Amino acid sequence: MRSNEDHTEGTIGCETAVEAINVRKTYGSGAAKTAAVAGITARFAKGQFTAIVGPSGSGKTTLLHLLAGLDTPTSGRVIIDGVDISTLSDDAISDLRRDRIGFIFQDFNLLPYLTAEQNIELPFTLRGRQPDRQTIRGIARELDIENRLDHKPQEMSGGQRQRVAVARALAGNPAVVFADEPTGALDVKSSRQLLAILRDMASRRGQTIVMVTHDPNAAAYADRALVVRDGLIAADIEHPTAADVTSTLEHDADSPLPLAGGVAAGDGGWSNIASRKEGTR
Ligand SMILES: Nc1ncnc2c1ncn2[C@@H]1O[C@H](COP(=O)(O)OP(=O)(O)OP(=O)(O)O)[C@@H](O)[C@H]1O
Repeated sequence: MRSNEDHTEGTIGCETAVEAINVRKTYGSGAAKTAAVAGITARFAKGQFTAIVGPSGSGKTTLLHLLAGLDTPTSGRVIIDGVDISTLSDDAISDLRRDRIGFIFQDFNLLPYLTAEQNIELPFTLRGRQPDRQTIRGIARELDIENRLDHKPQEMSGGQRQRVAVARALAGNPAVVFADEPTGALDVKSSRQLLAILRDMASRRGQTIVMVTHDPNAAAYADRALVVRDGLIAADIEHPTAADVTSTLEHDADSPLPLAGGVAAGDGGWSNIASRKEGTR
């Protein structure tokens, strides 16, 4: 295992979309101090679909927010698309988020007074740019919402709304899409459809995706599952199956989990991922 510094120098500008280097986020002080993220080092390769899984309160959402520049770490560094965001002003981070990152949230976050098409165009509108209508129509066709583009969100099903949110996230050609429990408000069929779309976006378009989920079945659509426990990466599973993730989550919380590549949990979590096993999704 290389040092954090070596590792960082070796990956900036290469095939890394996002990187966290010994990132911590603590809340409160004294006895009430909580390390929501307790020192995580992880690299997210371009084109890879990663699921961040873990029990409630393990730090998944905090980690996602740190990786996406939505929150500032107490210490450590986050590098997005080659840019160390700790060196940026708040305005510059906002610009980076707007220009290089797509977001998908559990509750869709669509603007109710805009049509689906206007919602999808937002990344362009916010940049003061003309929307690329051809690209947007193409994405809408791929996501099977082309005939809903004139509809307002309340005139659409949950699954359709989330696909509009996916189209919006993709429209600006982001370096990375962050999804926070994107299937949380969907029924089983719509969830599967959405996850298959995300899978396809990574496989066919090379879209980097980082998704938080509590659901092992959802994690099985990803190329890699990072299992988070007590603010640390407890396991790093390549080609996860739902059974892999379930058994890892059910592992006695007091026992140290073996990390792929022989890296001990809690040492910063950088892992040379050794494939545990290829499995069914
Ligand atoms: N703003 C905050 N102030 C204080 N503590 C916080 C704050 N945000 C998160 N925490 C704490 O940090 C820890 C991690 O929270 P986080 O929301 O990241 O977990 P999670 O794994 O996403 O949980 P869930 O699956 O329930 O959403 C929890 O103990 C939580 O109570």
